[in-house]
Amino acid sequence: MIRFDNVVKRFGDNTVLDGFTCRMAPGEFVTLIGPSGSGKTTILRLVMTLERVTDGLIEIDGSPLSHMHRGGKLVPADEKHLAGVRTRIGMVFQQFNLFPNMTVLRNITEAPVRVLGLTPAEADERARDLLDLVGLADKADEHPSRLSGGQQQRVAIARALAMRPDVLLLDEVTSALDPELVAGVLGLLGHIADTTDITFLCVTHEMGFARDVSDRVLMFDHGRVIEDAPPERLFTDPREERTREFLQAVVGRT
Ligand SMILES: Nc1ncnc2c1ncn2[C@@H]1O[C@H](COP(=O)(O)OP(=O)(O)OP(=O)(O)O)[C@@H](O)[C@H]1O
Repeated sequence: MIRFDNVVKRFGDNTVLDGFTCRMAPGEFVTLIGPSGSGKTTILRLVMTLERVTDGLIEIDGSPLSHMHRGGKLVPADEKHLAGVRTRIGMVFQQFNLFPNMTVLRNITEAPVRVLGLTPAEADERARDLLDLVGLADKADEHPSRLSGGQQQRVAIARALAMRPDVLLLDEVTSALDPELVAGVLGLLGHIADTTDITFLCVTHEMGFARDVSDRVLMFDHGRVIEDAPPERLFTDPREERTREFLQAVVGRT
C-alpha cells in the first residue's frame, strides 16, 4: 500500500503539487494523466526519493519514504534509510538506461547480487526466469546495443522485476520506441500487472494503454487531482470540463 498524505512539493515559489492525497493498494495499477507540467513526473521522483516532499508524507506499507522514526520523532531520512527504501521500488524509464558494457544477463543480475546479496547462481536463475517471461531467453549473452529498442525495454523491465519490488514506476516507457514495438511492451506490462501484487504507478500519454490496463486513472491539473476514476468511467464520461478538454486534445475522443 502506498499512501500519499497531503503531499506538497514546491520548487522555489512554483507549487508543483498542492496537497496530493491518495492510497494505492497492492496489485493496483494507477495511471497519472494530465497536461505537461501538471506534476506527474514529480510524483514518481518523490516516490523514487530523488526529490523530497516540501510538506506532507508518503508511506509504503506504513513506513515513511522521505522521513524515518528516530527517538520517537519523525525526522528527515538519511541516505542509508533512503537506500533501503529504494530497493523496494522499481522504475522503468523512457530511456532504458541499461549498462552498455554488461551482457543482458549481467544487467539483470547486477543489483540483486550487489544490493540484495543473492549469490551469482541465485541471481542467474532469477534472471533467466525473467528473460523467459519477457521473451528474451536467447539474448542472455548479448550486449544491449545488439537489441532493438523494444527488446532493450523488455530487459529494463526484467531488471526492475529482478529486485522483486513492491512498487513499479513507469515513466513514459514507450516514448522512445518505434510505433510497431509499442504494443508488445505494453502487452507485457499488462500481463505482469495482472499476475503480480506489485503496485504500478504509471505516467503515460498512451491513452489506449491507460484505458486497457489501469484500475484507476488520476487526472492532474495544476498540481491537483481533479478526477480519480476507473478508466471505463473517466475516458467515456469525464465529470470535469478540464478532463474532457484534455482528452479531446490528446485522443480526440469523449
Ligand atoms: N528539479 C526541478 N527544479 C525546478 N522545477 C522543477 C523541477 N522538476 C520539475 N519542476 C517543475 O515542476 C513542474 C511539474 O513538472 P513535472 O515534470 O512533474 O510535470 P509533468 O506533469 O510530468 O509534465 P510532462 O507531461 O511534460 O512530463 C514543471 O513546472 C517543472 O518545470
